Amino acid sequence: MSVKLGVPSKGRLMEKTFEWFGARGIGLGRAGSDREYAGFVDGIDNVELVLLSAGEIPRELAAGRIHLGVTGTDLVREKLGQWEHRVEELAELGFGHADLVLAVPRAWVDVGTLDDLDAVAAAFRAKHGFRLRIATKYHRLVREFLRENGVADYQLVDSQGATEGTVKNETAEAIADITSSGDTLRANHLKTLDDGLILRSQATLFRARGVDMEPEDRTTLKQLIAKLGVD
Ligand SMILES: Nc1ncnc2c1ncn2[C@@H]1O[C@H](COP(=O)(O)OP(=O)(O)OP(=O)(O)O)[C@@H](O)[C@H]1O
Ligand SMILES: O=P(O)(O)OC[C@H]1O[C@H](OP(=O)(O)OP(=O)(O)O)[C@H](O)[C@@H]1O
Repeated sequence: MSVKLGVPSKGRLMEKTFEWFGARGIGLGRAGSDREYAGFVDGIDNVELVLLSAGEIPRELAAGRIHLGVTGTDLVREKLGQWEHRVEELAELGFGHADLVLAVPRAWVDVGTLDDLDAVAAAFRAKHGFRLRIATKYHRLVREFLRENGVADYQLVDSQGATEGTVKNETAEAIADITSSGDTLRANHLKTLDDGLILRSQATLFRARGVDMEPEDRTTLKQLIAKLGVD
C-alpha cells in the first residue's frame, strides 16, 4: 500500500500547493501530458499523489480514500457535516484566500445589514407570494449562517457557477458566493452586506481521521508530516 495525498488537479491551487510542498523538500508534479491526471512525488517513498477536483477532496478524505488532502476550508465545512470529527486541520497554507459573503443588488440602498435583509425578505414574500431567493452552491454554510442570524424568510436556489449572474438573470434576488478581489461582485452590481461575511477561507492541509492503515503506511505518514513541519 501507500500513503495517498490528494491535491487539486488544476489552476492556482495546484501550482501553489506544489510550491508549498517543494519548499519543504517534497517535490510534487504532474506526470505525462497536460491532460493526463497522473502525478509524482519526490523526496519520500511510498507516497502517491492523487489529483482531484478541489470540491471532491473533502469527500475522499472522509471516506479514507486519501490520507492527506489540500483544499479550501470553505469546501470542507460545506461538504462535511461535523467536519471536525472526520478530518483534522494540519496547516493553513497561506494562499487561496477567499471570503464567502452574502451580497444583494447595489441598487437596494436601504439594505445594508442582515436585519435589513430580514425586513425586505418578509415584505418580499407578502408582495410576491414566494420567498426571496438566494443563489449559492454553499447550502449548508448559508443555512447555518442565516439561522444563527435570525433570517428565515428566504429560499436557496442552487447555483454551481456564475452565481453573481443570477440576479441579473432574475433567477435570484441575492447571492452567497466566494469573493477575493471583489471584482466579480462589482461587475455584477452587487454589494456585500456589512455583516454578511459567512466564512474566511484559505487552502489548508487536512488529515483524514479514523482511517485503518497498515503499520508501514502509518510510519510513512508520520515521516511525511514531520518533514512538512506540521506535526
Ligand atoms: N477568486 C478566488 N480567489 C481565491 N480563491 C478562490 C477563488 N475562487 C475560489 N477560490 C477557492 O478555491 C477553491 C476551489 O474552488 P472551486 O470549488 O471553485 O474549484 P474549481 O477551481 O472550480 O475546481 P473544480 O471545478 O475542479 O472543483 C475553494 O476553496 C475556493 O474558496
Ligand atoms: O472577487 P473576485 O476576485 O472577482 O473572485 C470571485 C470569483 O472567483 C470565483 O469564480 P471562479 O473564477 O473560480 O469560477 P466559478 O464561478 O466557476 O467558481 C468565485 O466563484 C467568484 O465568481
